[in-house]
Formats: sequence, C-alpha cells, structure tokens
Amino acid sequence: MAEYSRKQEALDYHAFPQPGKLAISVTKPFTTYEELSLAYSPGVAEPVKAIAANPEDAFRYTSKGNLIAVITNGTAVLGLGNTGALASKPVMEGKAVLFKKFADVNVFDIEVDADNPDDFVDTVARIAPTFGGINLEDIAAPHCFEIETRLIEKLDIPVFHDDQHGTAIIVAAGLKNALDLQGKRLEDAVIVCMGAGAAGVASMKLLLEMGAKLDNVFMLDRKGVIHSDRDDLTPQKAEFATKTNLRTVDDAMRNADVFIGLSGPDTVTQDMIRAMPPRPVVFALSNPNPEISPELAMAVRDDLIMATGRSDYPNQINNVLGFPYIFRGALDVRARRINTQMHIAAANALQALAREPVPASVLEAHDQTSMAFGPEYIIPSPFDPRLIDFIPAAVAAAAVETGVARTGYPKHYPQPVTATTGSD
Ligand SMILES: NC(=O)C1=CN([C@@H]2O[C@H](COP(=O)(O)OP(=O)(O)OC[C@H]3O[C@@H](n4cnc5c(N)ncnc54)[C@H](OP(=O)(O)O)[C@@H]3O)[C@@H](O)[C@H]2O)C=CC1
Ligand SMILES: CC(=O)C(=O)O
Ligand SMILES: [Mg+2]
Repeated sequence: MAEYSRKQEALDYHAFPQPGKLAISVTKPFTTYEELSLAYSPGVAEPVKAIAANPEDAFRYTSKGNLIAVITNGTAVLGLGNTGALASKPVMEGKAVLFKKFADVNVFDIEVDADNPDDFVDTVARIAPTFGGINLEDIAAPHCFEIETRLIEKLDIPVFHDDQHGTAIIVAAGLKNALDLQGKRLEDAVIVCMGAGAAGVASMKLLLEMGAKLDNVFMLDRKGVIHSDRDDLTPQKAEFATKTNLRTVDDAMRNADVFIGLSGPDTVTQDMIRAMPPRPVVFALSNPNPEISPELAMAVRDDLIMATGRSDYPNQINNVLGFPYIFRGALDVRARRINTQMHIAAANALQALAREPVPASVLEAHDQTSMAFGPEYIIPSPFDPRLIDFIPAAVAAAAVETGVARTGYPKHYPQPVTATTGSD
C-alpha cells in the first residue's frame, strides 16, 4: 500500500496539545487538609492494614479491580515487527484509550525491555499485585505462547494475550457472518491462513473449536505452507502440519474459500485473489498495511467479501471489538481467568450484534445514511454503543457457568445473548 496520506496529521495528533494520549485523574475530593489526611498520612494507613489482613480488600479500597496492565516487550508491534519496547508505547497508549473509552477500564501501559521469556514473565509476575488483569500485547511468537501459559499458571487474575485471543474472537465472529452471506459453512470451508504466529495460530484454534475442520485449514509462514514433511516447525505450527502437496501461497489460494492474513503487508497479489473459488472471503488483517489492499482485491472480484484490520475501510476485523469488553465482563465477575468458553461466548455475541439494525449514532460516526448486515457490514462498528451490553454480559455469563468467576452474574447486567446465528 502507498504511504499513509495522513502521516503528519497522525504525528501532530500524538504531539499536541501535550505529548501522548493519556493522563491519570484523581477520583476522590482532594482540596482540604482533612482530605489530604484521609488520602495520605495518616488516613491511608487504614486501608493498608485492612489489605494486609485480608488481601481481597484490595478490590474494595484500591483501583486494582478496574485496572489492567497492557504489557509488551515490543517484539511484534502491529505488523511492523520488532520495534523494541520504547517504540511500542504509542500502540500501548492507544490500547489504553480504547479500554477506557469503550469499557471504562483503567490501564497502565508497561513497555518491558526483556528479550527472553524468563525476564518478561518474572517482571510481569512481580508487578501483578497492582492489577485486576494482564493484557499481553504485541509479543511475537513463539515466545508469546510460553509467556502466556506460564503467567496463567502463576497468577490468579486473568491473563489474556490480545493478539492471540482478542483477534481470534473477532475473526471467528466476522467469518461466520461472512460465510453465511456467501452461502458457505465453517464446517466445509477451506481456510488458508497466512501467518502462523500469535494471531494466526490462536485464530485457527478458535475456528476449530467453533466447527472448522483441521483437514481444511492450511497455514503458511515465511517458508510457505506448513506441511507434515517439514522439520523446522515449532510445536504450535506442528499442530497444523497437514499431509498435502500444496507448497506456496499461490497453490493454497486456488482452493481457498477463505483467506485470512495475519502476517505482513503486501504478501498477496491480484492473481491469487483471482484464482480463488466463487464467493470467497478475504480478511487481510495485517496492520497498518494489509496483505492486499481492498482496492486491489475488489478490482478483480465482484463476489468477494473483504475485511481489513483498519478503520478506514468497511468491515474492520480488529481486536478493539474484543479486549475492552472481554476484560469488562471478566473484571465484573472477578474472573480468575478468561477461558475458551468465554472466547466463544464473546464471538457469538459479536456475531449476533452484527445482525441487529444499526443505530443512528453509528451512522453518524461513519458519516453514512444507511448501514445494514451484508457484505460491507459483517461485524459491528467499534463505535457501536451496544457492544458494552452484548459482550461483557456474554463473557460474564460464561465465566459464571464455567466456574472461573469469584462472584455471581452482576445484577446490573442485561440478560446475555446466548443464541448463535448463521453457520454454526
Ligand atoms: N486485525 C487485528 O486485530 C490484528 C492483526 N494482527 C496482525 O497480524 C500480523 C501478525 O501479528 P502477530 O501474530 O502478533 O505476529 P507474530 O510475530 O507472532 O507472527 C507473525 C507471523 O506472520 C508470518 N509472516 C510474516 N511475514 C510473512 C510473509 N511475508 N509471508 C508469510 N508469513 C509471514 C511469520 O512467519 P514466520 O513464523 O516464518 O516468522 C509469523 O508466523 C501483524 O501484521 C498484525 O498487525 C495481529 C493481531 C490483531
Ligand atoms: C490490532 C493489533 O493488536 C495488532 O495489529 O497487533
Ligand atoms: Mg496487537
């Protein structure tokens, strides 16, 4: 894709009127000596003593219960690769803005200079008492798998690698809707996934959980199709090694009902799109630049459903639709973890919401006069105000049902949407 036309505007947005996108605000009255003595010494000693005697009181007297750490080591920043910890900070601050704006969850963004999993896990485990949950972000495969597994084992708060599960949930919701519109079923669809890293592996795993067939899934990394004769596969890639003669992306695309790109920019050509069977689905999800631009893909097919990870095209398949709301639901039932049933519940809720009439506020945000479920609207807009009703409810209900919630289903929550629609 061409260089971003609003580059200077994006830099200015981040620079002015003050650097960055976030600030911390005080939530209690704090103007008098009396208030100073309550907030600080001597008053602050009282909640300290309470928490020392009963650690659960941290949820009562501190911001822990509504505070998430967005933590990275900067090794897979969007599709830009290993930019290092410091350069990843604008993305992490961005995630914090989305958590706050969409689900009123507070965030500290933390960029950790740690290039091995031991150091990273150790750092996160040591700072974990501060938080109600840990959102791992932009950590490259294969370390991301080990890091997440070890932290889930160590900690009693939810640990969620957004690029894995957040992405997988949105991909699953969008794909089920897109396949339905194309008259195809997840159970039968041949799916080619370019990118066998954090996002690719988790997305394919969730699709398998939701009905896709392993024999129909072909994954690719930089060396081509992942097949059973390869001897260079990580354990996570090996799970997808199929017995096949397909070797290149060109080979794989000829049979693909679905292409999912979770790799890097400009890796797919118009010829590859042209070669796909009738009524294909193409999710080119690399950020900021997709595997192929919608302009190029749509120019060669008029029977295509196309999505990207970006906000400036229709059908934004992006984990922004997931992580704020998934953590909202998990925090509100004090979940110990975020399990697969919670992922599936979130995907089903999102899929269902896309089929509801679109409210006026969304039309306004997108400067449109009409939007409705169809090839250019397979997934709700990030500005849909009903996301906060649909997703946390589904996630909280699944947490309660599966026994990972420390509290009951919140009284102030709406009834969860349980029905799935479309191909399932
Ligand atoms: N839209 C969304 O919501 C999201 C989009 N993404 C996008 O997905 C991409 C991958 O992110 P993530 O999984 O976290 O990163 P990882 O580093 O964990 O994985 C990257 C994977 O992509 C593969 N890859 C990279 N370049 C190519 C290429 N030219 N051809 C084939 N395969 C390639 C790598 O291959 P190898 O294993 O051989 O190195 C690796 O398997 C990024 O572009 C990111 O922006 C990620 C999360 C959410
Ligand atoms: C959206 C996102 O998390 C990514 O591209 O890495
Ligand atoms: Mg990410």
